[in-house]
Amino acid sequence: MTQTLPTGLTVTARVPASSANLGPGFDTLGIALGLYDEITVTTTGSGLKIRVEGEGAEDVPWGPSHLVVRAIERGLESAGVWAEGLDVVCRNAIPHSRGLGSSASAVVGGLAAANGLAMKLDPALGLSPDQLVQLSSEFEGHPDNASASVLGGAVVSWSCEDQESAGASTSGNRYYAVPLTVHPAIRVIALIPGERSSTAHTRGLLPEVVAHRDAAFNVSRGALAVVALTERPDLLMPATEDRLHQVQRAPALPLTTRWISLLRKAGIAAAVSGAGPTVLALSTEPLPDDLRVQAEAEGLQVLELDVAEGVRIS
Ligand SMILES: Nc1ncnc2c1ncn2[C@@H]1O[C@H](COP(=O)(O)OP(=O)(O)OP(=O)(O)O)[C@@H](O)[C@H]1O
Ligand SMILES: N[C@@H](CCO)C(=O)O
Repeated sequence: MTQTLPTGLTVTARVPASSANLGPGFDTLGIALGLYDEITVTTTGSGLKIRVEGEGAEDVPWGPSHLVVRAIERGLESAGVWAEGLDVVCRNAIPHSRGLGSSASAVVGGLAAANGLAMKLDPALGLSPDQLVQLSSEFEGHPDNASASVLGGAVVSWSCEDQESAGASTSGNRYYAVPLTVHPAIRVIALIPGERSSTAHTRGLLPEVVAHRDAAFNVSRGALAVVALTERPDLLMPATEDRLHQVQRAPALPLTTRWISLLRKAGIAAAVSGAGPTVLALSTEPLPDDLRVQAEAEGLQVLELDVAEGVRIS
């Protein structure tokens, strides 16, 4: 039976950005980044009021089709609760359509906020992190981003289409993720272009079929990436090589591709962040000043970011 939430309950979800793929781990590896959106939700007597500040304030819809609102509604429904009205305030710092997982963060934040409201009514209604990984991944479609924003740190995510072998009771994909503890010496630097790039567009550039040797190349680099991220940062250069998506997306991402090549020539492990256009650099050293100055002169915003914890509710 659906329970109605009382009016006047408030929660805030603080949800990190994420970078997917990390080079070879297409649709698999992700890392949570210390750049946050904050979503505050209050239950009211009727209607929907939404306010957006910061990133996307000019262009996301301020109504029921807003991604965060849809995620809140999904989260309330999953918890078996309902609110007569909602007041939603989004304070966004994660740039949209830059390969920093903004859409996954919006979904994870909305689901976590709904979960927080349900737990205020009855702590037993709370969803586990694994359930949040499932709900956010099936809603948004990118488990590499979504599970990083749920669990924090770096993650290995995977999905299973065969419900019977997964032992699942519901239809559709089952999503799973495990967190990795990132080696403390690893620094994460994002070089963020001003232009947007749509994930749907750059996914459309990927071929249906890849050569066996390229698949084998990525299997080795993807496995190595887990070792490099957790124990052997000295292996980050080979561990971030890829043949499955970056070269195919390069025509749509010329600035990104040039910067990855420039950084790698300087010995810095760099890859396309998610579907681009942000460049993700992983290093044990700070970005050299000359490269930072050149990047900024070319219109890239350079951010050194912490590896973040997963979404938090207060
Ligand atoms: N905080 C938000 N609130 C509402 N809508 C959002 C929010 N963040 C993202 N979106 C929606 O998602 C779109 C961006 O999704 P897209 O998948 O193209 O990029 P991304 O998630 O930023 O990057 P990537 O998936 O490559 O890491 C935005 O144009 C907007 O419609
Ligand atoms: N793995 C996805 C991430 C999108 O954020 C892609 O590269 O398309």
